[in-house]
Amino acid sequence: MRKKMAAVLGAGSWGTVLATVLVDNGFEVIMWARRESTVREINEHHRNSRYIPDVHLPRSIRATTSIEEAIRDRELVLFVVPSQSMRQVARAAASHVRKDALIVHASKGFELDSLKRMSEVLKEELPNALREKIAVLSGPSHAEEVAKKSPTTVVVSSEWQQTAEMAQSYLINPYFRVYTNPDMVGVEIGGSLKNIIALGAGLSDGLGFGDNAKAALVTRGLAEITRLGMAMGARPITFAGLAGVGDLVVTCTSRHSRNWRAGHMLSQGMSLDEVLERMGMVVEGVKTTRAAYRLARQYQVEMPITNELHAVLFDRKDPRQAVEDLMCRGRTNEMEEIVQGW
Ligand SMILES: NC(=O)C1=CN([C@@H]2O[C@H](COP(=O)(O)OP(=O)(O)OC[C@H]3O[C@@H](n4cnc5c(N)ncnc54)[C@H](O)[C@@H]3O)[C@@H](O)[C@H]2O)C=CC1
Ligand SMILES: O=C(CO)COP(=O)(O)O
Repeated sequence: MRKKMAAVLGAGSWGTVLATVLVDNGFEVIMWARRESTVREINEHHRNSRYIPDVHLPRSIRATTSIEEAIRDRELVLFVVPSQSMRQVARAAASHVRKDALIVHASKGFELDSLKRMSEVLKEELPNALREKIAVLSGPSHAEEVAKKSPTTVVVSSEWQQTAEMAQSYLINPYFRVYTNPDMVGVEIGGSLKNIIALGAGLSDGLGFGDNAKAALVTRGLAEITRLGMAMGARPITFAGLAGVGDLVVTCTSRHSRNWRAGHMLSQGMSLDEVLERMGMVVEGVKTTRAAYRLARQYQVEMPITNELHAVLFDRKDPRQAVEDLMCRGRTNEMEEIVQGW
């Protein structure tokens, strides 16, 4: 029987590890990478040492710099590029993609110029015939742990239940448990906004604040994520799930999180440019902080943690002052604040 064929666009840590999941699930996988050196390393040495150093890739994974070669005739196409590159990559893919392909993106962020979610960007750029075939994959899933086949749970969502179920059936396996959720807006928003809070958690840990502070950030972060999410049309219950609290917990506590690590470096006095240079990988929370700051104004929603982090990142506000300002906000009622507009 012919193997199912998948393309993974984006050869960073997440795209590379998702390619290994698909191989485990019986797919023939081809990856698309921008850099010739990455393609060569994957094809000749079965490694992607810059992004996921300790992982040996299955020999069957091939890579190419030609997007056309990568996606031609593929029944599944995964988009796993940084959010700010999604439109450019989708545009390049549009004329080559099979008209009945299943499209899954696994990126966590908004397009900064338009403030659009990734599925909205894909819908605009890909052929109309694919509108019902777009899904998002999100949830608590650091590439490094999935690569070791550590038990991981994630969520797929689409406006079309059949599409979500098809994505679930392609991706699920005994170490990668995939749930569906019909709330695509909530799943995309939860996965994106948690990165802001993770930056804050890294800062908080780096400043020597303790577990109480982190619990506060996670819980009150969830409150403001829920507020903005609801204003944008998400269902609040989604934020109690994998794409909400699940991803917040993992990103705010894991040493694998680039967002947490970036926040931690900032707390040591490095400038934002230095931090990003040192990371050498995408830190989505930085642009997402800008996007959420604008969205909060557009939807007239209060987001105190996002506001303070915005000031720390872009106006060089002293993080200790930011924490003091958060702690000394006007008195309020926890539940009333969360359910504002519920
Ligand atoms: N790494 C992880 O554990 C997880 C990452 N994600 C999300 O997946 C997305 C990708 O992240 P990672 O793979 O971790 O990033 P990464 O920083 O490891 O790699 C990014 C990849 O995108 C490529 N790239 C950058 N600009 C590009 C462009 N204009 N066109 C084409 N390719 C471009 C880079 O060359 C690199 O191969 C992000 O939105 C991230 O939030 C989601 C869940 C887990
Ligand atoms: O989204 C992630 C885990 O679910 C990855 O988070 P970082 O980008 O902070 O590493």
